[in-house]
Amino acid sequence: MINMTGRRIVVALGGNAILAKDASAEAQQRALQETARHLVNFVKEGDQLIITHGNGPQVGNLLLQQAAGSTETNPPMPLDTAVAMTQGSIGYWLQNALTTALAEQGLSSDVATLVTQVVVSDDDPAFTHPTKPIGPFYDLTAMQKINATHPEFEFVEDAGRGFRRVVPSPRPVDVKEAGVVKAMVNAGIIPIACGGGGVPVVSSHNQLIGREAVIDKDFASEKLAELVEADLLIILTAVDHVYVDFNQPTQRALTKVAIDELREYVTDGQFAAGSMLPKVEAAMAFVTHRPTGQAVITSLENLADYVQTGSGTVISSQALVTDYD
Ligand SMILES: Nc1ncnc2c1ncn2[C@@H]1O[C@H](COP(=O)(O)OP(=O)(O)O)[C@@H](O)[C@H]1O
Ligand SMILES: NC(=O)OP(=O)(O)O
Repeated sequence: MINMTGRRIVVALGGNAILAKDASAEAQQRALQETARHLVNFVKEGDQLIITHGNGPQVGNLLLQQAAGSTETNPPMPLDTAVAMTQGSIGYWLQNALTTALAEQGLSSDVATLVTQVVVSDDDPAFTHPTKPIGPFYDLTAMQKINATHPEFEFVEDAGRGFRRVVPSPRPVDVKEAGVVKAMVNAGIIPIACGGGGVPVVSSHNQLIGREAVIDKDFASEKLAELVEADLLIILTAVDHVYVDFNQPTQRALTKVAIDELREYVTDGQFAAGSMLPKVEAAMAFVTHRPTGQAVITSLENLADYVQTGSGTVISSQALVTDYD
């Protein structure tokens, strides 16, 4: 059993922790209820939890709903506002789910969702090169039909699963509410923050101005973890480990890995851009800024094993032990 008692942990929830196939509110609430039951184990151990989450499918779906129902007097909301709306909806579900899961274990803690603004730079090249997939997958015909009506939309083919709209995804520079998150944790509250990577804003003349983009939640979570001086950044996704030679006969799981070794795999093109690469980069950035900390990439299903045995991909600033499954 790993002793994690009293550690400050940022847990970033990936897509499958919220939405599998069914995008109804009920199905997402059910998925989050299951997720919350896993997360509560950390509270049981006495750890301080800060939860972040993605919003790619949800914010894309919301934009579609907005477009479908819009009129001259009821215009669609811009993307930054849509991100804030998904922070509210997912935060509401998760906050309730956690409260229930805590009660099931005889625990009680306040849980609160914080609308979080993440500062980005207007000079970020991402604004002219959209890469962040949002919303549903389309086949070629459906994608071409949408593109005929919306020539301004850009699409990419996403890992053999179809086409998805892409939007700019600038790197986080600062988390405006990091101090509030820290104060909440210090007061024993579980904050849900940086939802959907945070609302992208730029700072100008004492004002924060929204930008139409979706920040990668792994990078935003890393920035937050750094700013709140977390001990651990846990990135939950669909796979229990990061793999070298992923999906090939020579595939092997990385268990304990130092950043120098991981950097070589990045150079070698081992991690897919837009899926595993941002997670690996976020993990490397975290342990670079917090050399005494660790980053973990694993699945929700493997979380209990991680707590018991350290199973999962554990990234450290230095080679402690390096081995493969
Ligand atoms: N080298 C790799 N090791 C493990 N998974 C990989 C690798 N390269 C790509 N992947 C894929 O990346 C996915 C995680 O990215 P993604 O689905 O975008 O994350 P999220 O859970 O945040 O929505 C994994 O489920 C896996 O299919
Ligand atoms: N904002 C974000 O990174 O969302 P996903 O993790 O759902 O793609």
